[in-house]
Amino acid sequence: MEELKYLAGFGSEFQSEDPRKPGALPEGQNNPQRCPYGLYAEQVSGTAFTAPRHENKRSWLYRIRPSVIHKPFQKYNGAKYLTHNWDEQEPDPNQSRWLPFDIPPAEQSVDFVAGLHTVCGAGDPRSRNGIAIHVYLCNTSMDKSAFYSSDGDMLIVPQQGTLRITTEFGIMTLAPNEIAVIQLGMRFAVAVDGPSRGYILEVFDGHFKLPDLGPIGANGLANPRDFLTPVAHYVDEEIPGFKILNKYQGSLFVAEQNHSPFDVVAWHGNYVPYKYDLSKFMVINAVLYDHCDPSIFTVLTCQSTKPGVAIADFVIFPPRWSVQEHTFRPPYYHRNCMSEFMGLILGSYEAKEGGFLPGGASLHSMMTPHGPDDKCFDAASSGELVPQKIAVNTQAFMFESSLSLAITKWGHETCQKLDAKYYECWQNLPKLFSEKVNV
Ligand SMILES: O=C(O)Cc1cc(O)ccc1O
Ligand SMILES: [Fe+2]
Repeated sequence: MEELKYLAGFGSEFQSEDPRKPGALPEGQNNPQRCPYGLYAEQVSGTAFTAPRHENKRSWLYRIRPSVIHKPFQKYNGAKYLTHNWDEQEPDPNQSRWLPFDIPPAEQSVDFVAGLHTVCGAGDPRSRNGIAIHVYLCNTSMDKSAFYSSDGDMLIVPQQGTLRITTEFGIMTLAPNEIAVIQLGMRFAVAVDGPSRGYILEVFDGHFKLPDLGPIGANGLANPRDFLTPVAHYVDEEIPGFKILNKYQGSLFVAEQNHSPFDVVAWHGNYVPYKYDLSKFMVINAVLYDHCDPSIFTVLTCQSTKPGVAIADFVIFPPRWSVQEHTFRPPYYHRNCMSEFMGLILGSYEAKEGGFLPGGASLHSMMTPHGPDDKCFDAASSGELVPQKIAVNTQAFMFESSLSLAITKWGHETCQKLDAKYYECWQNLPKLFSEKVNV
């Protein structure tokens, strides 16, 4: 596979020309009467035209045909388990844990879009407030089709299989332990290298940002220069029956056209797809005592209009040193006014060494109690507190949302992965109340 090039930076103003067509970007203006090479100019707006300058996002694409050349959209039934119907099931406040979701067997070809399964969510893209959490389970590359969401930005977390994502802005590869964000409206097609599984957080409200760093200072957590955006790469092909698949208000639609939508020769702007390698995260943590809240591990956040409250945060639990003295080091027992959906990319998670497996998931809903299982509690309450590297090869993550999430019928029943015995991992925690103050 060829070495792909990327532009580095988060939220930057970029410009990119396919090297086969030097001079394709107009100079000094966005829409000349005739663009270089006679191309069409097309703007993609990611914020209201009038959004404040520091939030304003848009890109200009210089392309062989404008996107509007397509037949009418029609309903498409190609992704049976993609839904925004949060009323399929009775609400369920229980701690939920899923065993690894099954990837379809080789005899059954399933591509990225057909393999989208919604696990849980809340809200409605019509009022631009909410999230949907999907998993993708597929084994076949998309062929003569491209997908885009009119509902939200998609943060893609591969767990198995490397994806090659062709976008209007160029091509990027995405391996497990990397994440990508494809924002509202951006068209993309996914090729796979074998059985593939991963998680998707779709946010309806707005875009992801890097969290503020406060007293941490100007550097740390995910550093802006480690975010990578693809470079312009055009395909000039007539492709009869090419399908544009659109997720719109929770339903899928298809429109046919007779050419590749990846015909952008040059582009500029700050509304772009990007990827990030989670191993680059600069971990900040307590170095003397106590367990910090997991917000210290926030990679990206999609903020609500309430100060400091996220529609959804993307948080990771990366390999790191644990050094705190006289401290119960694993996560504390807690109840949270947020919903915590967790997945595991590789290795194991410190609070639950067993049962929570790569490719599986858990959901601890609004105010539902949770915390370390009995084995973890036992070991961490008595172990010697020497500096300890928390698993070299591990990566758990959390989608933490201020919304109260509903599980879909697929998540509850159809997937058959819900672990009915999950609650048992806390049942053997003993009563603790000693006669002595100092135990
Ligand atoms: O529940 C979890 O495992 C996630 C989590 C981790 C942590 O270190 C502190 C709080 C929290 O919710
Ligand atoms: Fe938690």
